[in-house]
Amino acid sequence: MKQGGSDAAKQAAGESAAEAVEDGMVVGLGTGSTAAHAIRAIGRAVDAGLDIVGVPTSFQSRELARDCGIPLADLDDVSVDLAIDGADEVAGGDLIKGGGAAHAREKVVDASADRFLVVADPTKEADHLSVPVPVEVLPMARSTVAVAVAELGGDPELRRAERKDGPVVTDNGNLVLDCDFGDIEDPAGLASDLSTLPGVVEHGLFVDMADEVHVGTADGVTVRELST
Ligand SMILES: O=C[C@H](O)[C@H](O)[C@H](O)COP(=O)(O)O
Repeated sequence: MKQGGSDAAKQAAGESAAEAVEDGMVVGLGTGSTAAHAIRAIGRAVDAGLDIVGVPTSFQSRELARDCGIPLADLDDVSVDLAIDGADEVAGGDLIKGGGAAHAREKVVDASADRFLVVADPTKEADHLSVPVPVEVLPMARSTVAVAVAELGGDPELRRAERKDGPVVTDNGNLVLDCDFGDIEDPAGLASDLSTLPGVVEHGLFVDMADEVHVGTADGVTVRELST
């Protein structure tokens, strides 16, 4: 995964997207270090009187939002006006997400939003998607999915935990295969192929879902509007 961006660039992007949040909105709260800056900025606005409700996309974003005093709800009770989320790679309007293994819940929340803003630093931008695609799988299906991914031309690797022996276990109790497909020429086709594999809970290809990409640098932010 690309983790090279500066924190100042991530902060600029997160705070830029947070400016789109308006009184009365239901806001999807993304996961990761860039989305965290947006959550903190929204928290400061809530402190100052902004009346919004957040829908978290992970344990991490829920915990941070609670720390920031943002009232929370789930999708049984509200519908999302605006979602703000990070990405591991951005090529045109397509993304790879799931560096933090949160992509299944993120996709549900981001896809349900009226508007979806992506926040990123310049290291995430690319001409073609090419970082490994995180694929969340039912634990009992990890071997069958790995074989099927190889048949699709991918090289799957079980994601290992860093401060625990064994695999990363997602917020949903599943495992993650990071699947290297090299340069992805047809993201929509690959997304569709991965979605049909039995045992795949969700993959990290977000094709044509974003409405805007906010790319921060230490000197400012570029906002790219996408036609979806
Ligand atoms: O699972 C994690 C998410 O998809 C993150 O939004 C993505 O990994 C980007 O995270 P960061 O902003 O920390 O690079």
